[in-house]
Amino acid sequence: MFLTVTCNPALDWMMRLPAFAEGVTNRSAADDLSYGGKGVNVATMLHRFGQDACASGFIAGTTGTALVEGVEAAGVPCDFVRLDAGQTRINVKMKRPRADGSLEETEINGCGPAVGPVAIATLRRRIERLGSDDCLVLSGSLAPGCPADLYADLAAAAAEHGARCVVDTTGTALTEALAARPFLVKPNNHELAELAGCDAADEAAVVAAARDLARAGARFVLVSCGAAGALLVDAKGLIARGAAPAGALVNSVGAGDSMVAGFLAGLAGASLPGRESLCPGADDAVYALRLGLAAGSATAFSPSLASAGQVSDLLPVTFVEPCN
Ligand SMILES: O=P(O)(O)OC[C@@]1(O)O[C@H](CO)[C@@H](O)[C@@H]1O
Repeated sequence: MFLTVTCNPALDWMMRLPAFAEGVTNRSAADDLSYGGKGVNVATMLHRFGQDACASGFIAGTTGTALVEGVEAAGVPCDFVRLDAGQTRINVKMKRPRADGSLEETEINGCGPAVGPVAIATLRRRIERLGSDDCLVLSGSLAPGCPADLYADLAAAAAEHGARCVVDTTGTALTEALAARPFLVKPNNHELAELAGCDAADEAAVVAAARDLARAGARFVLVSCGAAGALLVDAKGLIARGAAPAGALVNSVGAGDSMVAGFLAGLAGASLPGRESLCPGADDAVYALRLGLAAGSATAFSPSLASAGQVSDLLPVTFVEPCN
């Protein structure tokens, strides 16, 4: 079973604006609600790939209730810890066409409710129930009140019980979690460049920075590079390079989370149509990268998280080049 933890989940309120100006009332042309936060998105996509996934983390107030109802209505079981005060945040995602026809995306993410030690201890006890068949996915920013080493601590608790752990976060929350030897971390090329002080467009430097994360404890480092695709790196270096299929960006929210879910589902053996003919005898990690790339791109080309069918449709035009 995959247990995803989102410390600060969100109702994602998507607005399409014909135009936007500061300091005046702007009106949207269309709105849509999604149930988000990175781990929630990962659990939703894993469920679409037929995997056993449960969404956990912290919720609060009526927005928290709405989030759980929405996620469960989509068929994803939830096991959130309810906070005594506050409201689960609402993140506003604004999309507006630029003069050249491309899409401008602006996000305003709320700060979210404060999480105290009692709630953290409750979550930790749930993680201590995981076993060697399970995988813990820790995704997204930490909520107010969470210690910077929370992911490191939860990852260590999972490891003590034999569960695999995936960490998708940034900064010190990511580097501290490496001590628990996570199975996978998924920085993007810009986050890696910031950590290493290099240029995000310099593939060799990004691979070296990713290899350093692997040498510091991560089994695999999956580097998402936006429209340029993704790189899969381990302690020896570049394993495979994948090119994202061509398509028009409709929504980048959840694209990275879809990539994580596709990669994990690929390794777990999710067989979308065409696996055998596309990757005869392919190494599992290479197929997983391909499924991850197709999933990330399918979400980027759809108004919200992609369906398994949309991911399947992109697999034949998603190319991965093994590098060792
Ligand atoms: O504020 P965080 O935790 O960094 O990111 C939260 C968020 O932007 O990430 C998801 C997309 O990856 C959205 O569903 C959500 O609103």
